This record gives sequence, structure tokens and C-alpha cells, in this order.
Amino acid sequence: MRIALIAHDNKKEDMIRFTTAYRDIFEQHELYATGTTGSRINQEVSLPVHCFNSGPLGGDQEIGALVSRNEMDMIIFFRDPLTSQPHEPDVNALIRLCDVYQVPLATNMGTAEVIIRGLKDGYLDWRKLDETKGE
Ligand SMILES: O=C(CO)COP(=O)(O)O
Repeated sequence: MRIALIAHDNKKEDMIRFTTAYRDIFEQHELYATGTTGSRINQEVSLPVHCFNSGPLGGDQEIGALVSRNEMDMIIFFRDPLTSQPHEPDVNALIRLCDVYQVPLATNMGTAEVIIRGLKDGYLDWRKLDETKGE
């Protein structure tokens, strides 16, 4: 499965903790991320991650492009709800596309726990059956 990992600055430590805790699951999948989030996961958790641009420079939109081609299976996006982001329209566009294409999206750690365990237990296998998916 292709998984995108994104975290706003105040949530990056949470993302490092989360990817460390579920490293055994993440290492079985193809990981993508916005620039700073991805390079931190790569360096601090030693997971291979394909890094796009940093979020404010278009990284959310690059991930959105994969969603629009149905080439992304899950997004874990630890948003900071208490800080305004200069690229809020990009963030909203990405979330909207997840809804358009029925892509599982966790925007906080509570939901992320559920979908990562669901991934492990096969609850996302329907993604593999989706024939509209580009491979
Ligand atoms: O701003 C972001 C997502 O909207 C995250 O981008 P970075 O991972 O480059 O910090």
C-alpha cells in the first residue's frame, strides 16, 4: 500500500513517535511524505520515504495529485488545529480529494491508531481490489 505521512510543525514529534511505534507495519509499505516530515522520519526512524516538497511549497498538492489518480491508499496527516497555516487552501484541497476518492485519512493520532491497526489486520484490502486504481 502507498501511505502518505504529513505533520505540521507542532505535530512532528508525534509523527516520529507514531512511526517509531508502528515501524514494523510501516516498513512493509511504500511511504511518501511532505519534505520536512519525510526527511525527519527517514533520519530519525530509518524508514525509506519518498519526500515531496515541503507543505508550504506545494507538498500537500503533490500528494493530492496522487490521490486524484487513485495512487495513494492512506493518508496520516497530523494537523495542528491551533496554528494557522499559510497554505491552508492546499491542506483543505488535499482533504477534499480524500473524500472524493474515498481514501482513508487520519487527521489525528487517535484515528491513525485505528487505521494503522486496520491496515495490519486487512481492513484496507479493499483498496487492492479497486480497479480504478493506477499502479
Ligand atoms: O505543512 C505541511 C503540511 O501541510 C507539512 O510540510 P513539511 O512536512 O514539509 O513540514
